[in-house]
Amino acid sequence: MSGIVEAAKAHPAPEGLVYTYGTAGFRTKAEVLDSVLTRVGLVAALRSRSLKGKWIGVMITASHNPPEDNGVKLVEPLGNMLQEEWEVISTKMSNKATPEDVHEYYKEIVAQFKIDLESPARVVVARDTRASGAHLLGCVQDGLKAAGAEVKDFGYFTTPQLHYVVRCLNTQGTKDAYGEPTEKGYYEKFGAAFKTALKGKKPSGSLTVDCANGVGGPKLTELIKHLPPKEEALEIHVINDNVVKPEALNVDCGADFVKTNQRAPPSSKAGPGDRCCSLDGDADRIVYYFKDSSNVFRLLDGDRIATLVASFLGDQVRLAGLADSLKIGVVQTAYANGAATQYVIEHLKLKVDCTPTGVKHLHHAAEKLDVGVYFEANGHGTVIFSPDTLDTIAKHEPKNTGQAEALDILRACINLINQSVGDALSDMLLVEVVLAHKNWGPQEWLSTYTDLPNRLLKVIVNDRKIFETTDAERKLVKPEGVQTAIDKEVQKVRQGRSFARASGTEDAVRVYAEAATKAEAEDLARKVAEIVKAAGSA
Ligand SMILES: CC(=O)N[C@H]1[C@@H](OP(=O)(O)O)O[C@H](CO)[C@@H](O)[C@@H]1O
Ligand SMILES: [Mg+2]
Repeated sequence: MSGIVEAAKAHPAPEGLVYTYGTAGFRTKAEVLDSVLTRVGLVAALRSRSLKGKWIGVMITASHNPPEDNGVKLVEPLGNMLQEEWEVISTKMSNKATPEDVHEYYKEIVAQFKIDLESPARVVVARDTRASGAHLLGCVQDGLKAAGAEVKDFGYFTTPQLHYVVRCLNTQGTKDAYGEPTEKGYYEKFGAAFKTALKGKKPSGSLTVDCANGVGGPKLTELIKHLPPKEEALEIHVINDNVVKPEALNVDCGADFVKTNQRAPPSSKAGPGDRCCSLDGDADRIVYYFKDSSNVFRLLDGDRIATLVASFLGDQVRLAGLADSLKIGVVQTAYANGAATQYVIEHLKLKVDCTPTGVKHLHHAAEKLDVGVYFEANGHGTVIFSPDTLDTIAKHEPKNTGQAEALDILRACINLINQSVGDALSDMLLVEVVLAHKNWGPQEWLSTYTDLPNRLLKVIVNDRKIFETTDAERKLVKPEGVQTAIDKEVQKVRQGRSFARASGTEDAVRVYAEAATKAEAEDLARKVAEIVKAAGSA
């Protein structure tokens, strides 16, 4: 075990920095991450041993952050996000001051979980295309080697590809086998499911995909080789796929740029009515958009994907004769547009749950449903089917050809949807399947409901931790009196809704407001931001 002291010595922690395993792992400037990566290697090995040698994933990425940042997240055996207890352990380990402290804490974890150090530790690693990735991979490897872990390095991967192979490795040879644990296996599985789910239908027009100059570019190019030829199915134009210039990552492109700025990347040449989508830097998030006939930019975000998919799956479940046995639900966060929530409840007649921000919360809520469709407004999300639902769909005997067809489509959709985690490439194929079946272009999709005008603001305060929330982050319990002041402002505008919460990834309080008109939404957001600012500087 002295190797552990040596590894920690080789990558000392910078003085005065405090690291936190946040909503999406550790994420900050790449130059201060060496020590964190080595320690994450140690923790990953222990997590695997605590689960009797199940494969654990380590993904080196900072998603939509600027090129000079990087980060790391751990993945559980079925491809889920790391358990909260281990997030706390990872945070503690990363903040140990000396190599000896690291070693001591390592032994503490071993004792706490009664870990057998002779048992195998198995870890899968992968990274996005950031320039700092290779060096940081070396730091993780040093930690893994010191802990005696068996390592599979998949090189460049999208985040969802890593989740996929972790799940495949841990389910191989069981009744829950998820697929071949290789990159090729990923393309083959999703490519074949796409073809089956389309059932000969062809999406109208072409699709332009902005890959944020990240790892999604080369991976989409590979995936296309496994899709039916464009003459028969989907014609895809790949843009912003330059990974040779890592400094271009997420710059003026990508899902975050599009969602935040509410406009297409300047590099996009798409004309009115052309369907476009943007991935983020690690391809676990996607938004659609197009220019309407008046050349106005129109966003089709995560809420739109959720409503589109929920409506389609609802139809197929009904057509297959399964409406009485399966209930579909939609999981959103407070950032979902009020019009989307209303559409799901009143038009689709489906149940809506609201959870705190962060994919893990949505995923957990969706796991409680037969079919759980979950998306954050910014485009993170997927659909999950419970084990009982999978069983019901597998065993169902169709009574006529209509039922048989719907059942085929449902089964293909189950294979097309990456159930381990939200996956931009898999979500994209799913959206294309739904649009093809509905024979819809982006305008028809947009016409399902009208978004309430809204505004998202960031407020910098002295200490954002004083802002404590309840009711899935929709109400502040502290500082006292702030919620009452917000409520007062909300009542002054038509269809008003507003909330404030501390961000889990940035040092700021986010304020969201929506109302019947753009002016009212903007005004409400500004007023609530003032209330927050005043309370935060007291
Ligand atoms: C309003 C918003 O978009 N918040 C984002 C952002 O979380 P915050 O806790 O709001 O900083 O980053 C998370 C991780 O990527 C993502 O899950 C979430 O949706
Ligand atoms: Mg991402």
